[in-house]
Amino acid sequence: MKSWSPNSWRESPIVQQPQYPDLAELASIESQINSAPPLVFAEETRSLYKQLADVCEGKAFLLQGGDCAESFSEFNAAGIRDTFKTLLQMAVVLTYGGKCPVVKIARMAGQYAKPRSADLETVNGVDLPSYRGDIVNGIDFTAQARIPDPKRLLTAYHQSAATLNLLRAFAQGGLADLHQVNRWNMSFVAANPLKDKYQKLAARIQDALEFMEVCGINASNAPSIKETSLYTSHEALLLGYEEALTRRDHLSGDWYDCSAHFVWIGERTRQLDHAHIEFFRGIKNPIGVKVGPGMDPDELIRLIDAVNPENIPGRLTLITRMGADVLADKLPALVRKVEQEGRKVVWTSDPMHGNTEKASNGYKTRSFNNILREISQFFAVHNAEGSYPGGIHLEMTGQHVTECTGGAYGLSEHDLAQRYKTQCDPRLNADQVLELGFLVADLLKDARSNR
Ligand SMILES: O=C[C@H](O)[C@H](O)COP(=O)(O)O
Ligand SMILES: C=C(OP(=O)(O)O)C(=O)O
Repeated sequence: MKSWSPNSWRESPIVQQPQYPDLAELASIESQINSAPPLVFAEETRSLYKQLADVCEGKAFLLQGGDCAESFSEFNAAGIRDTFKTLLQMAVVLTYGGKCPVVKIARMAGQYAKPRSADLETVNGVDLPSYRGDIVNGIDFTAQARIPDPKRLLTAYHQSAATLNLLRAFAQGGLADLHQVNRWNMSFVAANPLKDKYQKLAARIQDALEFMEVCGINASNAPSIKETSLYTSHEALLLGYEEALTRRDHLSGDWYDCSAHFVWIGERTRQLDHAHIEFFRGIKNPIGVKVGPGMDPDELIRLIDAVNPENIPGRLTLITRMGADVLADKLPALVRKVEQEGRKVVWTSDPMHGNTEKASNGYKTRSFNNILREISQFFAVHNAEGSYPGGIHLEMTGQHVTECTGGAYGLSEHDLAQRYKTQCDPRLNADQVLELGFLVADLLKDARSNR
């Protein structure tokens, strides 16, 4: 096996990278980021590793969610807070309903780079390079905006640092206190058809807390009552940026990609002989790989062995994104092979990326029904194969956007224009997330009792 270093990926083929016009400027900015402080510490990452090992063993459930792509213009405290609260709210519903600890990973504080299906975007007969996320180029449809600009790497780094700072404050500073459950997103819940169900759950949690208090269990001897751990993640697409934030941990001597606690390889960049696999094999973070319907069982084993040769539980999360119509056909063979070969992985479902469609009025959308169908089938396949459906991975926001159709409000294609704000792909809104939370909690409870 050839030796690894943070820049050994540079010798392998790579796809989905921006074509920067000024490579000297790119190198200078990568070197500035390399001298800047890391965004996360290795020790935090190790603690996530242990929690994912619990998921791998069926003792916990993983909830990963957040923006399709964070943006520079929509960067504000309210947006971060609302997505944080929406994630937390879903986590509480899953914990209570599914009777299972929930590990929370946000697609935040670094989720800026987007792989694209096509290099060019055509509008009214004009072709321009595709938008690839704010870390690369601008979303405006002008030739100037679409030129990749390395200065955007610095903006993304600073914005990730500020986002992470606020998330840590929210997680540890009182906002995550379980006594506040009935106040999280109350303005959203007030008009939600599931309001009564949520309020009943909040009242039951309140009762449980009061009972525990009487028994002498409170926030001072059980800190998880008033604070939580929320980890960050993104698709590590721009390897120059990831390399710049990859640091050797003084305690263990290991290399960690300190741009986030958890990083994943996208469906379009997971080729075995390519740069992303090479980079990921050397970092010690817990990592994910997207697995679409084109994956072959033998190829999957080779991929697992490339990035987790020691078969350590918690190291590798396979994020399946098949599409509601094909999952039942494609997933069983993959699960069976991995189980037969004894590979330790966390299986999660991304029910978003295989279910993107174009509405008749041109909007890119996803239907709540298809999202739910893919998750239900994901649980059914794992129940049938005797493996553990370990989590879900969502594109979602705490805002009242209208990007995915369906859900309790019955959003139709015609409603999409009202508040369609995503930078790239359609996200579930806060109401749809809460609704999905209750439905997945039931699936999780059944899956756990079957085991
Ligand atoms: O979020 C994932 C991808 O970047 C996205 O689905 C690609 O979208 P496209 O097919 O419009 O390029
Ligand atoms: C690009 C993404 O997904 P995929 O690689 O599965 O298409 C994503 O999750 O943002």
